[in-house]
Amino acid sequence: MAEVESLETLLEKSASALDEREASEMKRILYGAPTPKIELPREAVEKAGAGNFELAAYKFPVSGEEESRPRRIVRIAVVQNEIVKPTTAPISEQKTALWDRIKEITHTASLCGVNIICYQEAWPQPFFFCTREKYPWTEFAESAEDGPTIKLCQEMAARYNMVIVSSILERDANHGGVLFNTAVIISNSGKVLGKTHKNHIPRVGDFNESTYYMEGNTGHKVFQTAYGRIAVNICYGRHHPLNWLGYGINGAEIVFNPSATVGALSEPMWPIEARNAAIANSYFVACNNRVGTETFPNEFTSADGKPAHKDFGHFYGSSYVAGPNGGRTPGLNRVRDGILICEIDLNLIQQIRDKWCFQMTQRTEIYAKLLADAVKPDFKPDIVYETTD
Ligand SMILES: NC(=O)NCCC(=O)O
Repeated sequence: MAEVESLETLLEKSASALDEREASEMKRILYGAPTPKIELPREAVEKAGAGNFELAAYKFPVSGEEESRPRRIVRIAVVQNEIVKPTTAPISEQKTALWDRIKEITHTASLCGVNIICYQEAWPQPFFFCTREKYPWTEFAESAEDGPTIKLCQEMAARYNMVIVSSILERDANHGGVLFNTAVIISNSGKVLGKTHKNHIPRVGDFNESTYYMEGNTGHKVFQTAYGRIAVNICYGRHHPLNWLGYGINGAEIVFNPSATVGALSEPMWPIEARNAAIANSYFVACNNRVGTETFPNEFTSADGKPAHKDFGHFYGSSYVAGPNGGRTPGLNRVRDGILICEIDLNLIQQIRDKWCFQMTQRTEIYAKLLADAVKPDFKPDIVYETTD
């Protein structure tokens, strides 16, 4: 059965049965304040057409005018893409083909004035974690400081004056060659600003990632860039509200959520979790997911009694941006490569914080006490039972 193009195409279809007001109310209730489309340079649009990838751009409402500080307008972008070569091709060919695709996509983003771009989780590789085979797959791992993928990103970041968030499988040579699922943040100067690990490892369905890499030990780092303070909550971390809170407490203004997830598992959660994090923490979240179906040479099982198979299921793309005001952009499509660009005003964050007061009303001190108690071996849950007398 052919995959559905996108939720938005289904909504457009159903909107044709509504009158104008009903259609606009449906959009308002589902998406929040409108995020109008941005006009993009013709050259970029032509490149997207020739390269067969979607190019979509939206604008969040700007904050109200303030007397004491100028607006802080930033263009962010998230990328979704299929693997280019089959998983049976030599590793170097698979990697080089992905590098070429990302070069093309990043060049197009640069024509659109993008300041910060985030690629999808583990972008220079197929998502082989389902196989649980070590070789040849761990050969994709590389240094987060000076591996070939990072060098490529450094070169692009400097050339395009763009901050790049590049998520890779990291081989940490300083610690016995252990592996981490790592996002490397490359400054617009071309220097590596730092790295942050995936904190939570999925143990669900075919996402058997604990076979490959360790739980992260970098906490909830936030990176001060020329275009705002950013953090990266890698894929499965989006199911953990305290993980999102950690980046908020450290001052993140934009949190990227590079992902790789399949429809049968997580699609109903996808539009909710990152958006909820943006609301609860009053920051922007930009989340992206790979696309396509990846087939591997050997069969593997999902440990659910069902027959062994060679593919992972469909990665459904649908990348989007959510804002502190509760709104979100439409998603990219579910079936092919794309860049989603979003123009945001970082001042909106403080204005929403002043309006909703979540940071003022949250009770971190009582949560801290609860958590400190809950990790003790003699912890007893505080449950009140009805007495029998
Ligand atoms: N890559 C990854 O963490 N996937 C887990 C599945 C999900 O979180 O939707």
